[in-house]
Amino acid sequence: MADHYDLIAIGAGSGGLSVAERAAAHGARVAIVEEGALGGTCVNVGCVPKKVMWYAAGVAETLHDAAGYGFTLDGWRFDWATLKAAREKLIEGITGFYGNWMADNHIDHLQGHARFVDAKTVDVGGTHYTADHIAVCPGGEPMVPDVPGAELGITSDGFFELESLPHNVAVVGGGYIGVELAGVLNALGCHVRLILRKDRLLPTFDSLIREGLMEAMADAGITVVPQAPVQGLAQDDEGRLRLDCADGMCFHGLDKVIWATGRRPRTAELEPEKAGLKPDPAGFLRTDDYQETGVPGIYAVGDVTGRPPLTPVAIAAGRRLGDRLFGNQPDRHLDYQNIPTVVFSHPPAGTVGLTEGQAREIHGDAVRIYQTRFTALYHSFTDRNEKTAMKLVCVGNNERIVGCHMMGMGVDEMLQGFAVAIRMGATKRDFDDTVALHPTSAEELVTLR
Ligand SMILES: Cc1cc2nc3c(=O)[nH]c(=O)nc-3n(C[C@H](O)[C@H](O)[C@H](O)COP(=O)(O)OP(=O)(O)OC[C@H]3O[C@@H](n4cnc5c(N)ncnc54)[C@H](O)[C@@H]3O)c2cc1C
Ligand SMILES: NC(=O)c1ccc[n+]([C@@H]2O[C@H](COP(=O)([O-])OP(=O)(O)OC[C@H]3O[C@@H](n4cnc5c(N)ncnc54)[C@H](O)[C@@H]3O)[C@@H](O)[C@H]2O)c1
Repeated sequence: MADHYDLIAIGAGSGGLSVAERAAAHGARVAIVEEGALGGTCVNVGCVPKKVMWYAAGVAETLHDAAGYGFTLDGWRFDWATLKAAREKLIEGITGFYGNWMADNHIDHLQGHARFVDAKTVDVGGTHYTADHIAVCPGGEPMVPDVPGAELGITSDGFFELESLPHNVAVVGGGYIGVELAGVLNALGCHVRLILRKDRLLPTFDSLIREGLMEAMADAGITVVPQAPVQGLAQDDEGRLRLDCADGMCFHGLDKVIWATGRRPRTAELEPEKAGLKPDPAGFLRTDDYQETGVPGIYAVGDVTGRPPLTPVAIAAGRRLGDRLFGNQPDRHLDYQNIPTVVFSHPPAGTVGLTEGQAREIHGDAVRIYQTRFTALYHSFTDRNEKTAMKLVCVGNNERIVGCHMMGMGVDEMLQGFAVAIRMGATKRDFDDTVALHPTSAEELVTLR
């Protein structure tokens, strides 16, 4: 006789925990299957440890800048192992919290790997569990290029396992992870090459961020290598790596090569076909606006859906699904428009809404752009030539703001409030009518001419 639940969530990451939390709060009998650590990617090998490393890199930058503000430092040393231990303790605390929280909320933790038996039954380590509703939230895993020697490199998972700061690194891939890890390593004192397959990083972002960050990274000392498709990786007798790229380009003497070449959904080992699920060719479980997979009673949430792979997206979709299924809110679902996102680069970059290019494709000549580029006051006394840049993409006679893109110190914390305004339909006039905060960088957004 199988144990029966109202809801089984597969995966205790951002999506699975969120749908389970809401379902349990509405009184449902809930279990979560997790084969790894509670918290999933974000807590264990994603946002949380990455942000800790980003803060560490920021401390290094501040120490570097201190002289401009009149400080004389008697030299400083950075101990990677000390930070790693503190970071792991923080993560242990979070996963421990989740364990207690699940117990307190009567959510069963089924430890092990989930496989579908049929559309209502999941096998975990040989035991079968049934549920009226199954939320599939298995997230994703790093992909490495199919080139000889690829196994000699590491991924972001391996980055978090490093026992010491490497000296000479090639980061392959100019997406979020490549840009973020390259920035962290560079600020902490490592020599970094960022290897791009094509000519630009963050290809889906507005040109203000793409071009501005490329310049900022080069100014900060990162060697950005465009048009360098990777062909192979080899190791010499001393353990040093050689990365071969097209046209005979090659990089010797590397301690580490980090593959930051994208992630793939973890659907194959779920045996989805046994439940009648049909992942797309890339393995994603596509859903409708209500997270429905097309198989009655089976939903997909988070990175597995192919929607923006961001923690708050998985959380928001999971919570709304829990409310819809068990909270008597039949139309509750996530609106995937205007999702703000920040790249924790150096400096950070933030974006919400349409890029200028997307807006021009949709709205043609009705698009009006306001932008600025300046040196933040803070950098008047540093030797880092770091610029702040901001762009508003407006549409129509009333200049409704449909996109906001910025790069520079503090934009990571600045974007959230502007995202609320843009979601509410703010116009350029609303921004202009808002009294500025002075002296800040944010005030530039309400004083753009
Ligand atoms: C290096 C890095 C940095 C990131 N930084 C940010 C950031 O700053 N901001 C942001 O918003 N997003 C960030 N992300 C993305 C964010 O981590 C993901 O979007 C988010 O974790 C997705 O949540 P999820 O629930 O879909 O999947 P996950 O968090 O990946 O959780 C899925 C869980 O399912 C488990 N699982 C999978 N298959 C099975 C199975 N068959 N049986 C049992 N358990 C299974 C896995 O072990 C995992 O714990 C980052 C990602 C990475 C890799
Ligand atoms: N700050 C954040 O919110 C944050 C941080 C990290 C990750 N994430 C999420 O995780 C997702 C995955 O991040 P990611 O950086 O792995 O993926 P990504 O899709 O952002 O970037 C992968 C990059 O690798 C490039 N690439 C692919 N194959 C390559 C090859 N063989 N050689 C060279 N380049 C190659 C792609 O062109 C792409 O630019 C992101 O899309 C993002 O949503 C978010």
